[in-house]
Amino acid sequence: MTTPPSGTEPPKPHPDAPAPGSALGTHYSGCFGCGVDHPTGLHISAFTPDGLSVEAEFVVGEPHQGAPLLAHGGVLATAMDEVIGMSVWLFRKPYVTGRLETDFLLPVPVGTTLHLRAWCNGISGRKAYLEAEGRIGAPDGPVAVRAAALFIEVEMEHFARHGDAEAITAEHHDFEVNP
Ligand SMILES: CCCCCCCCCCCCCC(=O)SCCNC(=O)CCNC(=O)[C@H](O)C(C)(C)COP(=O)(O)OP(=O)(O)OC[C@H]1O[C@@H](n2cnc3c(N)ncnc32)[C@H](O)[C@@H]1OP(=O)(O)O
Repeated sequence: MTTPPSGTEPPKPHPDAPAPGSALGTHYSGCFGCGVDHPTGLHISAFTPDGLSVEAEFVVGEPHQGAPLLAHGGVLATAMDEVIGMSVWLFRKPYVTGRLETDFLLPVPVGTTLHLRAWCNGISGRKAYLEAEGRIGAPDGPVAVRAAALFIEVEMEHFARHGDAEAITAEHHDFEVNP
């Protein structure tokens, strides 16, 4: 379900994608993954090297523990979800996670900088097929976590109907959630 149907082409950069090397910022200041105002969130900051994929760092802290001094697996899955969500946003359409598969290959100690990368293998209709990995200590360090995901395109209205339309428009002046 996370593998693109045969014949699906890899995506090309969107004309409005950020320039290669651009920082991506946060999509919402209260987001647990990337929000700058979240007190115990992951504070993931990311950039795109090519307008198609995302690279990011996540420093595992004490609020992210499961076993003592080891990262919680659900928190690591959240980091994967976040960078994948950032990468699919490069295509300038709103998507939500439909399915997220994770493989945990190594324990990740508190204090580790996890180097994250996410990319898209193909888009077919409303479905985007994506992957991510998290490497310990360096961009070419050992892989601790792998993820594969199916994201589903939604209307902006999805976030207004199920969430907080005022908060969205306050932070996204370029969107009309109820046109
Ligand atoms: C804040 C604003 C700004 C910006 C945006 C940036 C956000 C960044 C966020 C970053 C945060 C990180 C990101 C987050 O954490 S996003 C938050 C976590 N995710 C959600 O909350 C999503 C909850 N689910 C839904 O809302 C609906 O179920 C969706 C919208 C996904 C589909 O319901 P909808 O009624 O619309 O469509 P459909 O049911 O006809 O399905 C359509 C097609 O998709 C297929 N399918 C569906 N689900 C699955 C599945 N699990 N496995 C396999 N396939 C699945 C389905 O079979 C069908 O295929 P086909 O029959 O056509 O072949």
